[in-house]
Amino acid sequence: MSEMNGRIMVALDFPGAVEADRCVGILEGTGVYVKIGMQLYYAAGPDYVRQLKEKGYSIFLDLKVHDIPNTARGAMQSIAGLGIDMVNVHAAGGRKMMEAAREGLEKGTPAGGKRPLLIGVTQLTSTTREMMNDELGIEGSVEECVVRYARLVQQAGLDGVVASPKEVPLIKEACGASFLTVTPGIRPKGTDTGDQHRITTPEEAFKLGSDFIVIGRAITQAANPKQALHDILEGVKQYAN
Ligand SMILES: O=C(O)c1cc(=O)[nH]c(=O)n1[C@@H]1O[C@H](COP(=O)(O)O)[C@@H](O)[C@H]1O
Repeated sequence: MSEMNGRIMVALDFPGAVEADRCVGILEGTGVYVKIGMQLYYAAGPDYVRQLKEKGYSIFLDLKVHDIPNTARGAMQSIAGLGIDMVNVHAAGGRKMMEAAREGLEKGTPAGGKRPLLIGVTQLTSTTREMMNDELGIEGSVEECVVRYARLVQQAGLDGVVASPKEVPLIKEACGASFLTVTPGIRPKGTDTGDQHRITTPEEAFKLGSDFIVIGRAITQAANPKQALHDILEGVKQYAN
């Protein structure tokens, strides 16, 4: 098994545990990370997270916390008790919120345990410059905003960011090589773009320096998910360190 398997995060965006389990069965033994997002978590809850942990999976709990500092701190304290490996907050919540989230995560981590990685979401990969400028009133390019947020995330003491692979070189230049980049918006050649905008192929993402890539529908909705994962792994194995 290549080191690359552990750098692929499969997004389990399913309506419940039964549907998710069908996919998890296919992933067994591959060594990939799994991502539990809002759809599955709100349906199947913390019990399902614990079940996957018991099966040995590394878990990215993608709940994109964004609230006042006190609430973010409390949320992270609860999340730390689930024993997950990575969790995220929205960088737009600001420095104080991110610092509080990190404190909550540290406080909730059982004695002797390892604090989960804490990652800040910059601009969602479904966001375009037009949306940012005209709807959200944020001026400048998406790249400028992503780098600004990445610096803020780093100043708050977090471990890395979620962004498009396209922005990874700029993030690494601003924050250093060891600052983690987790990149969704992955579309293997010939797959539907759907609601994503700032996309690359899996190969391009690793070539640009992504530490982890997040892939959902290109695997989970494929006619043959096992084959889709296999093809992606074959394509990226050249990027193993
Ligand atoms: O934080 C995330 O994981 C995330 C951030 C972002 O900017 N864009 C993004 O697509 N995601 C998640 O990554 C996954 C992408 O799924 P697909 O578009 O199906 O590959 C979904 O579960 C999204 O919730």
